[in-house]
Amino acid sequence: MAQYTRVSGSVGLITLQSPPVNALSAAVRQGIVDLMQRALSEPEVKSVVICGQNGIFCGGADIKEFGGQMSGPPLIPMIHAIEAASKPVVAAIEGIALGGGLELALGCHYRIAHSKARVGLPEVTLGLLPGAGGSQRLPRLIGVPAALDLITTGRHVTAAEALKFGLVDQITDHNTVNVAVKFAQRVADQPLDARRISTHPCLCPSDVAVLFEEVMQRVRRTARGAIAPIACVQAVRAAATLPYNQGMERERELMATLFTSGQARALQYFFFAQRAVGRWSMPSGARWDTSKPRPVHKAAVIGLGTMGRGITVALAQAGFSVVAVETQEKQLMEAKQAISGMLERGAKRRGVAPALDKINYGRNIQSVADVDLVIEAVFEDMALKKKVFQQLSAVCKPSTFLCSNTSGLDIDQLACQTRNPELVVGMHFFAPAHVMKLLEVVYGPKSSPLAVATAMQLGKKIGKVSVAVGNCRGFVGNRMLKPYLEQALFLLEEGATPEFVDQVLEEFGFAMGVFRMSDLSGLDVGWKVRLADGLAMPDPTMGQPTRLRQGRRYSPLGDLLCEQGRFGQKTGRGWYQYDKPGSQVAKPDPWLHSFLDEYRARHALVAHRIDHQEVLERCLYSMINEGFRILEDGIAAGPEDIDVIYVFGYSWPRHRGGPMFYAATVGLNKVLERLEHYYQAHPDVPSLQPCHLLRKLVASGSPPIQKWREVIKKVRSQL
Ligand SMILES: CC/C=C\CC(=O)SCCNC(=O)CCNC(=O)[C@H](O)C(C)(C)COP(=O)(O)OP(=O)(O)OC[C@H]1O[C@@H](n2cnc3c(N)ncnc32)[C@H](O)[C@@H]1OP(=O)(O)O
Repeated sequence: MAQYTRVSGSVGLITLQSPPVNALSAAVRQGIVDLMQRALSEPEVKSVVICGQNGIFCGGADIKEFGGQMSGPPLIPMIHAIEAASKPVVAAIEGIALGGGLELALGCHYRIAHSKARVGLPEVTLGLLPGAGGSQRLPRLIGVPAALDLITTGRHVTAAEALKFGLVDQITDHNTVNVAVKFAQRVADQPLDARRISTHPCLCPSDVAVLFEEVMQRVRRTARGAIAPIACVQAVRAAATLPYNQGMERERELMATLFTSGQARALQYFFFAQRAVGRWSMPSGARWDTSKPRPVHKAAVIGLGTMGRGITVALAQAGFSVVAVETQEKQLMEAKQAISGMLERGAKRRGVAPALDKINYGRNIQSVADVDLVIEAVFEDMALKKKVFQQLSAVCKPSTFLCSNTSGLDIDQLACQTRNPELVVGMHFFAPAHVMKLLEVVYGPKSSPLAVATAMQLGKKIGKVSVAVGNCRGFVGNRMLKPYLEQALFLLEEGATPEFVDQVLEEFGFAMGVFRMSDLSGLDVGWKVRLADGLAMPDPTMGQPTRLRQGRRYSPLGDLLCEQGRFGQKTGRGWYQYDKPGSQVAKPDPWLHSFLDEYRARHALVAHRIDHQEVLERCLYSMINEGFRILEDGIAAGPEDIDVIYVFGYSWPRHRGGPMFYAATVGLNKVLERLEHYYQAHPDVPSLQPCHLLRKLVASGSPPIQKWREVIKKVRSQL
């Protein structure tokens, strides 16, 4: 909807009204079309201002409409009509002007923005391009290089930056609508021809062909298979090389391909999934909207290894006072230096002062006595963590929330060490903790909704996407990673190479294949866990076959590499070889190939040709199957939670929506059929056995992912 008022006698004010972000729904578009006609037909009206209600100009096209039949007046002719209007039209931009919202503003003759407003063309993040003339008008207004940057990244820019680009004509700290109305009165009689951006020549640098070549190469390299960024470059190239009308035609063609693509569907699903995880619920019935968080003013981090340092930086950068504790003097000195460096580099990048004074360092756990929340980040060792929790419980105020950054240990066992187990939750950060967006907030059987709500809110305040998950070994992310890693090792035993497995996964869109990723994180990390679990190094006198442990198939390949001191990048050798320890350039290692040959010979394994499809299906479907088990067990509330965890924590390609959305795209019956096939071939691998929920969903006719929760509820109630 849109509202019309006449202000100051001669200005027609059109206010977009569609909460929460004044998206351009069919009703809003109809309103703009009708009200523009009215303003143009009223002789007293000399100029027009377009604004949005509640301090928000416009969040762009209504994304919810994309899935269905589009109705109402289309955007392109609506914006053309504004640009062609005989009276000056001024956009009064408060809050945001994004996507179609900015394209609408680009159709206006003038743009006035509040100093706190942000503008951008984020369509690429939804698998689209600015298809309402944005790809043609923006380069004409701000030049090709800046337009390419904004359109291919989708980044939002501040009003100050927009002014520098020439994207807006004026910024103000005052009431934007009032300023725009006065401005509209001033320009009422000015000629409009030069203000119609579509008539401008495109602003191209002299080496524009080279620029496009370079940008296209960079975009192809970083897109990881996403098609929208490439189409964005093609659309801007059309603006630079074709007359406006032909450029618009090219924009339309490119948009038509993107609009119906699976990638756009995946990215739009993901947009809503990110928002859905904020509406968390627990099996007890506690929910985001009925559980109030308690404010946290002062926090503490215990243990300043890699994770503890990153968490400290994340907290300090967000303005929290932090007590950072490390009991070893040498470690503490190193950590202090590293944290200061991280804060200084971050502050320089963001053009602010480093938050060094937010942190108080200490060696004594007593120094956390008065904090509101503690995040323990000591080694991943249950005995050590239990001790720390006992100490914290004795030292801290009774109301202090005690959180663990464990990546998979039992939160309940930690809670049991404390006086107030209801205040204990997991806060599982991902390395590097000050950069990675994901936070798993883990509730145990005793965790209170208050503790979950507080941890979720803290996560949001430090810029994380927080997902509430239940307590089980590995929680959601690492639990699903286990079968994925396991399949990758089995594929090596059966004849594949690390290079081939990684190539297939990287072609799928992962930033790194499983073996390159293991080399980066360090093979010793998982080895230590397997040793603690009694999986690595079986006692040969027990007569346990090497490739069978605890009743199931086991590959000791990773353990054997660790026994040789091959821990990955840090030792210069792992699944690949590196020029020197710490180097990041992975090269195939002939030693490893011979090692695999010898290993196969020792275990009488005959290498067979493994194709692309088998690698992908076994790695991904075993992981997806575990995802269904997690839903069945109630560890994740819905498929969106799993997908958000995988995209933000495990570099799952966003344009594929996440593992559960991918399963829906492939077809659940196909996933089931392939798992059955592989399980038949490998009956000693339980992770390949299709789980009950997957079977149930297929039996229910494979409903769309948005309906899975109904089936999940039934399955859970039957258990
Ligand atoms: C021919 C095609 C022409 C044009 C194409 C387009 O315009 S595509 C759309 C381009 N616009 C965007 O990508 C903006 C998307 N929105 C955002 O980035 C953020 O929502 C925004 C506007 C910065 C606000 O962020 P904030 O953190 O304040 O709120 P939140 O993200 O939780 O959003 C609040 C609710 O608004 C819903 N919403 C936001 N934008 C849209 C939209 N464009 N269409 C429909 N709905 C939108 C969002 O889903 C939230 O609702 P909820 O019920 O909580 O899911």
